[in-house]
Amino acid sequence: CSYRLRDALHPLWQSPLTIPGGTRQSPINIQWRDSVYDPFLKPLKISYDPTTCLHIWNNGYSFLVEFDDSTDRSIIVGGPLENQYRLKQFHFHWGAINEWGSEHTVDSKFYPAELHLVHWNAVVYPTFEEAVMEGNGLAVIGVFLKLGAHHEGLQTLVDALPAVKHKDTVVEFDVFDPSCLIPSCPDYWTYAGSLTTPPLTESVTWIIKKQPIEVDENQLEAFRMLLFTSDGEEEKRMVDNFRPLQPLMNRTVRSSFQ
Ligand SMILES: NS(=O)(=O)c1ccc(O)c(NC(=O)NCCc2ccccn2)c1
Ligand SMILES: [Zn+2]
Repeated sequence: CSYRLRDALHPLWQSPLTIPGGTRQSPINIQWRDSVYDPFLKPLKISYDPTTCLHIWNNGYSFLVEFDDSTDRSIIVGGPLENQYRLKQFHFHWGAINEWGSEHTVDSKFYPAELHLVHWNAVVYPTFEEAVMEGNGLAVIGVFLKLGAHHEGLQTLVDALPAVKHKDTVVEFDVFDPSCLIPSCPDYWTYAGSLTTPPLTESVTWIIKKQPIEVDENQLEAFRMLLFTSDGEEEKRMVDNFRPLQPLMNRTVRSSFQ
């Protein structure tokens, strides 16, 4: 008898976990010894204008800090990128406990959380929505969070989280410079990948910083107090909002360092 293998549905997104024909899906495990040093990779240049910060939004999957991306005031350029890319938002993925939570792994090690700073190619594409559909449309900087010292810069964000406890709540959040969340060490890995949530489009140049930032237990716990659910619904804690690892397939991870 013939039967159709149902694509495994992701518990969080009730959508197929795999993209049929996907060849560059994210996240992946970064095997340090298999990454290839590329001497032609430039340093990544980051210039953010803190006044482009708009608000924090709980979208029911993570909390997003969104920026005014109508001009080139907050951009990144260099690194593996051909063009400059505009900052649109940043968000995090984290676990219920400190043993896991990041989307990417390094030598199969999970971090308790991972920051994604999302940028789009406004030089080539008129809107973010169009850039999301194109191979060179997005550039996402990934930063690992590890348990350690209190992070001063993150605390201003943590203090605002109770205001966006429920799905579809927004709170004003002006004047924040996300470069305080990016480690000073310039070293990164880069590879061609995808969004890690629907629509899972293969449009992301990933730039994963080698050095994690340190945050303390209270700050991670503050993430875990958020809810997937709207006010009035049965409460579901927002935790484990990371996608499973995807096959590397025919890709090489390049490093900016030896
Ligand atoms: N996690 S990620 O790859 O950095 C990334 C970056 C920019 C994005 O717009 C997305 N995805 C996204 O916004 N999806 C629409 C909202 C959503 C999020 C999760 C599940 C279903 N729909 C993911
Ligand atoms: Zn993400």
